[in-house]
Amino acid sequence: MPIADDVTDGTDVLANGVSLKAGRLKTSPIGDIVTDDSLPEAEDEDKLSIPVINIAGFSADGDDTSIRRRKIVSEITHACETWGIFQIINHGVPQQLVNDVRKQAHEFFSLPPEIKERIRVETQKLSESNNYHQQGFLRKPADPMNTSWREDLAYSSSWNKTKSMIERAWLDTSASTVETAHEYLKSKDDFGMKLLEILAEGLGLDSGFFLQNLCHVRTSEKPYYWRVNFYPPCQHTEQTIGIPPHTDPCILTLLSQRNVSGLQVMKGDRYVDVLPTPGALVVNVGDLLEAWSNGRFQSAVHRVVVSTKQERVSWAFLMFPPHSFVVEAPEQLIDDEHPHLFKPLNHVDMLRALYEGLQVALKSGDTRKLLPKVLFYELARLNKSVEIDS
Ligand SMILES: O=C(O)CCC(=O)C(=O)O
Ligand SMILES: [Fe+2]
Repeated sequence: MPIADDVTDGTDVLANGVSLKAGRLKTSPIGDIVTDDSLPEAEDEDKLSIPVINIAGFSADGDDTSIRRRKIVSEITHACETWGIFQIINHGVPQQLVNDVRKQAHEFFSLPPEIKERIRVETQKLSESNNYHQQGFLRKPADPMNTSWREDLAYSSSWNKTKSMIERAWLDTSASTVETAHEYLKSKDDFGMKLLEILAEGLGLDSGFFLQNLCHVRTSEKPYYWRVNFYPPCQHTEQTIGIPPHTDPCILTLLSQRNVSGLQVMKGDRYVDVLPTPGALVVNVGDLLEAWSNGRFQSAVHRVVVSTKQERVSWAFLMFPPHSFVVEAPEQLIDDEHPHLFKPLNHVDMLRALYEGLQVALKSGDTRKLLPKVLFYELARLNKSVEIDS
């Protein structure tokens, strides 16, 4: 279905009860950022800035006692506990690679609609999740979950399967393009591994805790999900949203965004912009890491708003555990004050249950279950009486 201005009737509030006007976009220090003055200003700018953490000089085999290393571990741990989202600079993913992939994404989304339509049909025939989607829809009361103004190119699973999907989807691209995409994925993977080491250390676990548990099977199985999101400008921003509020159902998401804002994270009862910072990667704690850390780290509720003026592109790299791996909080994180919060989770079963739960909620009109985290907590949390913060 083409992206079109096929305005439909609807109210100002999305299916999940969140009004688009609750958030705002503001100017970034790097300029060239979409602004929307009709949205309310934040009350306390200082307190409501997403942490930007510089990890220059962090080395995996560095001296554990170095002040610099401890500072980085403590900043990242604090950000995961309080925000569930933060930006990292000097992460080691080469800027040239980011620029190359950005250029390729732009070229892909600029292809004529009939070519993209062919790619959509071909990739969706091959796979339900590894494909090119178009979700350029304004709100339709009969199908509220379909409110999303976005195209995306998504791949998951093993490197080989991913590679063939990239090749099939990017029919008109050269072999070097595919190589660049792979180098980029590999580079983000390396950074993700480094981050997992920092996170384990921050929780007081052996620094290899997450890596050991993920790596022993990782050589044959790489269950990643890579999504390149494209948000065309939209003249009816009050009637749609780039991505509705959600949490990512993974361990970590590593995201690059161009210098157009739009990503917002929920903090308390309001949304705060994740302003594009030159060279930074955005890191999101996913639901599985929240469960694995026994609730110490919080998965971030986030959404994307669209602009009337500028297109936006982002690249989300979602890290999952191997299919057969069961995520369970380690005993070091459980005591009388911190009781076991989540059931053991196999992420494939969890995703299936979430999806099925969503379908049931949609059919029954139970909109509370469409709120981010509500279904996840219902499925996975042992102590259901805990307040859901979204
Ligand atoms: O476009 C963005 O900044 C965020 C994308 C996102 O939340 C996702 O792909 O899960
Ligand atoms: Fe997300």
